Amino acid sequence: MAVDVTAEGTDKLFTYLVPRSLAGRLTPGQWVRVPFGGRRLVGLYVGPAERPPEGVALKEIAGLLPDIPPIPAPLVQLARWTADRYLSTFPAALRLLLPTEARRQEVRTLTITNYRLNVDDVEALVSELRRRAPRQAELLAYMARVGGEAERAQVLADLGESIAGPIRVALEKGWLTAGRVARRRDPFADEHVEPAPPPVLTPEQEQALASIRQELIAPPAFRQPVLVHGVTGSGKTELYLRAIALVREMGKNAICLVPEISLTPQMIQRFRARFGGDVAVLHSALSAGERFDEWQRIRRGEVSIVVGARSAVFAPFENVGLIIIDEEHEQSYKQEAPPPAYHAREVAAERARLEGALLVLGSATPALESFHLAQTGVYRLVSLGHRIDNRPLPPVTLVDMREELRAGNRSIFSRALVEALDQTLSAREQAILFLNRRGYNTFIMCRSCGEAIQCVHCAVALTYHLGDDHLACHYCGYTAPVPLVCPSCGSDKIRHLGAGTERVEQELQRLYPHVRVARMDVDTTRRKGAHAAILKRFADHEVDVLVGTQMITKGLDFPGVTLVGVVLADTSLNLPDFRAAERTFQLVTQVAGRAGRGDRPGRVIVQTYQPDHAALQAAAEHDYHRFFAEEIRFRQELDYPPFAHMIHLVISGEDEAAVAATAQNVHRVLAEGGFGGQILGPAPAPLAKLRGKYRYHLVLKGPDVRAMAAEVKACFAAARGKWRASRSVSLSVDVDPVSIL
Ligand SMILES: Nc1ncnc2c1ncn2[C@@H]1O[C@H](COP(=O)(O)OP(=O)(O)OP(=O)(O)O)[C@@H](O)[C@H]1O
Ligand SMILES: [Zn+2]
Ligand SMILES: [Zn+2]
Repeated sequence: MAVDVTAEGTDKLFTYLVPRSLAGRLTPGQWVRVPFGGRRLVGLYVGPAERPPEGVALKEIAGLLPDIPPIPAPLVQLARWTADRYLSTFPAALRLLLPTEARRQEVRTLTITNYRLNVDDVEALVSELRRRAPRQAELLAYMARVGGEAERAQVLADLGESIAGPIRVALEKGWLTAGRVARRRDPFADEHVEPAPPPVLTPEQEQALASIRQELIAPPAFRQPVLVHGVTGSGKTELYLRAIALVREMGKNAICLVPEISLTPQMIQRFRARFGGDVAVLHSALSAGERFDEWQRIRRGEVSIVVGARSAVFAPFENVGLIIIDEEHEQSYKQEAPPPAYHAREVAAERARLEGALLVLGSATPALESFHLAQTGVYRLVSLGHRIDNRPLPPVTLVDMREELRAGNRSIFSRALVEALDQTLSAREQAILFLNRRGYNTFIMCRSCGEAIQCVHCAVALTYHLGDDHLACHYCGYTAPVPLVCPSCGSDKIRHLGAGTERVEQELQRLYPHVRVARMDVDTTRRKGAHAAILKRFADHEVDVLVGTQMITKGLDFPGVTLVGVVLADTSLNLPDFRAAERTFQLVTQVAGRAGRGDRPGRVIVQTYQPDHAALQAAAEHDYHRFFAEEIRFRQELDYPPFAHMIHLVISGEDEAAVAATAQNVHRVLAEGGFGGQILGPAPAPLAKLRGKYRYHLVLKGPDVRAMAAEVKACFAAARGKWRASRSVSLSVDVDPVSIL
């Protein structure tokens, strides 16, 4: 059975006969050439067919592609598991094994095409072409700008796929020449990293490492995954580096997953300083070509360590000995789209099982699911209870913003926070201000009718952005000018309410005109490299206060920071989602952990309208155990994860009646089809309209997720597509969702 993974549209596997010449020579993961509709295509052999199709004349596999190294067979198995577990098709899961670039380059052309500019006077030619052939002019100007040489993939990525035509013309005219790339694109080419000798471990780190070593050398059947619960600044990263050194000595490879956003130059440098060129890095800020090269280095065995974001769990290693997941509680380990909507933690556990590797999870605020597994003896729990050098965790003050209002303070900063800022700034120390909302105002409301101004495509309030003076939807990107009168009732009594990071930055600058403020959120980091540049300025103390969204909460290790302020902790607390308390606890604990990591002690001020909330109180005490004890009771009472698994079904479409009818049909398909778990809904989803589409949802609950997934699949297969009230309605399936909005 073979599949052409280049065809994005096909979600089918195709069956071929194995010719006698190949009998016994095919292993899953091998590349083959197959006849397909009069053409020859490259396909991936995934294994023998379960049921050969009947009544079709099968064609034979034409041959092997011995020059392309195969995909390791366990990864093909992992893809199959992922498809079953997350209710996607097998081909969709197979695509996770190959970076886009590999599919394009390797499968179609097997080479990397490179273009070189071959024009003496580019400026003259560009201005001559500008009128007549603007895209041609754009292409040549681009080539000149990037230094006369670029890869095809990069040109297409930067100028759009439609530039392929102008490229062809330029090649014909001789303005461009094509060639192959010989050297690898090294994302670190202009960075020199000094090798750094490892520090002497603290006794706690020693003990933790000893536990990891025990598990590494245990026979696979007795090997227990390790959960490292280490407070912020306790040296978890150092522990990972040591564990990686151990597996390397054993001659095996290691994968270390970190959240995309904490894959900072600072983090990468720590790995490079320890392991030099033996590290490959996979993350989305790399160009397509760079990512392809890193992927190739991994597959050819030129490195033994990969540091990467979520998708690096599918890194094409053979012989994996260790998979580490840093900040394992992070939501970004869950893929949202396209399907399969997998969770890297679960996939890593399965990969570790398949390959006999050790799984190590680390966090200061473990996911409830993970800590529960440690408590029930599935995971081995390792604790780092102290910061390096016994630095104290910063004291946290909860400030009641209702009191501030009563005392006549209408500012977004409490008196306590202003006082702390005064002290920090006059001592020339640094501060971080966190608010999980970007923009200037979070919504605009009419005082006459009470309506908030909403996006025309989504059931979501629009946010005011001062920078470009407009309203924006944070879900679909719709923008609109600020209306002078209420669109509902025509009143001109329009009020701006709620603060976002832009407003925090402005108020801060008004209060302290000479203080250097930088803001880090989606709006200021769109440009490649912007994120790293802001962090560098902060590290070099060219910035006194860093204002930001959750981008600034994790992994940052800046010894100069002595004050952390949470401008409003309530934003995540009020979401209609059962994980709201957990998320708030994690955010506040993590951001608080950025204070006092150097010689000088830190402190944290958390502003809130709900100072009595249990999650905030536990965060203020840095007390994970207290938070866990309370939250796990709530989860058990309501039968939420980790006591049950969920499958979230969202039905969406532009015609609300069709959406509602389909949701009813889906309910019937499951109820009458013998689905064994609980079925909640259908009901309009909390985000009832998104990008012009109405959304209804159902939540399925049950103890055994594999059984639930199999039942759902069987129910839908039996219904043969008859549940859809209209072809324009679509269904998305999310197994073990991280959010049910
Ligand atoms: N044994 C050690 N001796 C001296 N310094 C150490 C040691 N271990 C780690 N450090 C340093 O202590 C600081 C904090 O360590 P690290 O960043 O690994 O902590 P962490 O637990 O990963 O933190 P967080 O979860 O808050 O990101 C770093 O600057 C690191 O270089
Ligand atoms: Zn109104
Ligand atoms: Zn919108």
